[in-house]
Amino acid sequence: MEGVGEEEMEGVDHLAHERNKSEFDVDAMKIVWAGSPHAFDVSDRISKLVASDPGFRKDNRSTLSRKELFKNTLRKAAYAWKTIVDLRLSEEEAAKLRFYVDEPAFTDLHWGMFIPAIKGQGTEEQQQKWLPLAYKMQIIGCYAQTELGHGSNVQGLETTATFDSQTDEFIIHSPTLTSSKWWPGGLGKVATHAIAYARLIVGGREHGVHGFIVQLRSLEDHSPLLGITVGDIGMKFGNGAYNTMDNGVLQFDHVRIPRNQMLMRVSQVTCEGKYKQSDVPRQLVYGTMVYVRQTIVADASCALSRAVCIATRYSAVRRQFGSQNGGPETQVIDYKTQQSRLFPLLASAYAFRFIGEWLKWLYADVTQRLQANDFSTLPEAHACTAGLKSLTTTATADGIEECRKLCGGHGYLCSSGLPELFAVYVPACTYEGDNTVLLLQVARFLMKTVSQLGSRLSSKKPVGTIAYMTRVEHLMQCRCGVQRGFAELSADLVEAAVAHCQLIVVSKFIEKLQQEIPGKGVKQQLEVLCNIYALFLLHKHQGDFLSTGCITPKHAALANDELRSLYSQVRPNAIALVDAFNYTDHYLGSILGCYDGNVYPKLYEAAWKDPLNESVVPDGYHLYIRPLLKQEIRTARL
Ligand SMILES: CCCCCCCC/C=C\CCCCCCCCCCCCCCCC(=O)SCCNC(=O)CCNC(=O)[C@H](O)C(C)(C)COP(=O)(O)OP(=O)(O)OC[C@H]1O[C@@H](n2cnc3c(N)ncnc32)[C@H](O)[C@@H]1OP(=O)(O)O
Ligand SMILES: Cc1cc2nc3c(=O)[nH]c(=O)nc-3n(C[C@H](O)[C@H](O)[C@H](O)COP(=O)(O)OP(=O)(O)OC[C@H]3O[C@@H](n4cnc5c(N)ncnc54)[C@H](O)[C@@H]3O)c2cc1C
Repeated sequence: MEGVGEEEMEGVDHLAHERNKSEFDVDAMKIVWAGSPHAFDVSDRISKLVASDPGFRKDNRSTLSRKELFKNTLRKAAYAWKTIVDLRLSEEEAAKLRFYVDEPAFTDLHWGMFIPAIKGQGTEEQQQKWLPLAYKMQIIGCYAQTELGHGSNVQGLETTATFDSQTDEFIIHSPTLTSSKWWPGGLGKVATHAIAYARLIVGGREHGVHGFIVQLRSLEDHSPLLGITVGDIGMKFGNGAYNTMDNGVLQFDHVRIPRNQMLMRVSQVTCEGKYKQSDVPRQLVYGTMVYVRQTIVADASCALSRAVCIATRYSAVRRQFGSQNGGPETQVIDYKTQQSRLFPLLASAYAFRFIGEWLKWLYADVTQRLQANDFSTLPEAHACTAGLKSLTTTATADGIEECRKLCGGHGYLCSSGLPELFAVYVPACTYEGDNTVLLLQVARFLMKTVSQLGSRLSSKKPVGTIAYMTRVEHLMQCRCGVQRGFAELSADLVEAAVAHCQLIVVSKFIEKLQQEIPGKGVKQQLEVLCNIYALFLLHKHQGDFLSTGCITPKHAALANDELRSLYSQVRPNAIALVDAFNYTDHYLGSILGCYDGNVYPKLYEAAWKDPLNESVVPDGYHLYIRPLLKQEIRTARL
């Protein structure tokens, strides 16, 4: 490395003056962010453990070939598992370890979908048989629902599971090219088993889509079993990024499985070939998706806060224009335009944190009710998880890209951490339900509620997140006709669904502030952020608010003034508010976002480490550059 003094590299906190400005107790805010003192302790401990272990190094991902990258992920997963077993980590600690290792892998689908699907849709007997194997990772599972021809329309899946009463087996078959399973994570190269979704056919009659446990690969030599064709679907968006995952393709050629490998909590097939439905609603077959959507909402605040942390720290380091009498230029964080782009994202990170907490509570509540055969809150839980998954992932993906732009040119470098973060994050807008398709589900739920308002046939009053509907008088006039015109109005209904979800986010943020929040100045900072979140929405959608007469132009102008004043209140606390996320430099994976703000020497040093700089004269000089310079290009063999 050339030209950088040692003293510039080590030990100086370039953001110390920013940290000294803060007006609140950062340690107390760290606990609010983590959720509790216990959660903070676990998160802090495990993040340091991962950061200090060279086995979890991740700074070379963007330069590895796909094969090297994938093998490295296999190594890390095995190493993570060994760490979990050797240190006897609890489930909570293991989940944190996965989080800080920060690399999508087949293990996500095994723990995040395969196991939950067996738990949610399997009978007691099935759980007893399969879960111990899965918990010890003696089998590795994936979730094989999506096909080449259908993902969103689950009822349109084509794979068949035909019951053969002679042998007491199901025959799983892919009748067409479009019925090939396509996308499941972990399927391509690793999973030994899948929960495969297929149309159930018993005695020539179809009974819709059900889940089946199907073994794919030998537990001895990993070769595909008879009738199974399986492989990886190929490179995905971005270098590194989600390419650590083996998303797969799978075809079944009349694969036979025992009858007891159909997940039978919701409905059963007897050995005589009788199809029986339990009392539980058929939608429970979709239960795993509700669970995962809830975890995706919790994860959105992590991804957004990470990007915001990078952009905020760098905005305090970066200076452009405004030098007076040869003094330093202005920190870009002091520009009102920078603040008006950055601080609403900071507020969103906190808002999503609290909505994630609330959704976790809602999910636990609905799970408890389901166990007691109370299915009354299932539609609301579906609407909330679907809608909030859509809202938070869209805002987070857009927010990460905005943070990249907030970092100017350097944000485009892989060493900023932002390109990879974006590439890993953006499929969250598609997987586990395309965001528009999910909003249409919320719209359907809202319209159903509207159509029941005031109906003499329905004694049900809207409660929970839709309780406000009884107070919105003009909804009563919309009652008729909306159901009839749903498809025609769907673009507007999707906007209504987003507004409904935003209302939930804002109200839950306000509810959070009604709780006791210890720590000097902590509550005040959260109040500022909550107001920014709400007023920014009002500002962004002021056309809708004005045209519906909800606010006057004077209100709109006041909101704008207030926003400017709130940005000024955040400014001295901005660095401390992102410090409260308590992210290690390892986890952030960003030179621009490093804790000490010592950005330039680190950028300079990293550039020299790029593989392209291993030689001064590049490979290919003699073949392609020299002939060009010497005007020999016409005779050269290219
Ligand atoms: C290297 C490091 C290693 C470290 C290792 C460490 C070791 C690890 C240790 C511990 C780690 C722990 C890690 C855990 C990590 C977890 C992370 C998890 C990450 C997962 C990543 C995600 C990957 C993505 C996976 C997928 O994408 S799976 C496929 C998802 N597919 C979809 O979402 C499809 C979307 N479509 C649908 O959901 C539906 O089909 C539809 C669109 C809703 C259906 O519409 P349609 O109108 O056709 O509906 P019908 O079928 O007719 O149903 C109608 C009625 O049902 C209601 N409904 C619909 N859905 C639901 C539902 N889900 N719940 C309840 N009700 C539902 C609907 O509203 C209708 O009701 P009605 O009253 O109007 O009739
Ligand atoms: C990285 C990644 C990982 C994945 N992992 C898994 C996995 O582990 N297991 C698994 O089973 N699947 C997995 N999937 C598949 C994923 O769940 C689907 O891709 C997703 O549900 C979207 O479905 P689709 O691809 O069919 O999109 P489509 O439905 O084809 O969407 C295409 C477009 O059509 C629009 N559209 C569709 N239907 C409607 C409608 N009714 N009204 C209006 N617009 C509509 C959508 O909004 C979108 O703009 C994964 C996908 C990705 C990208």
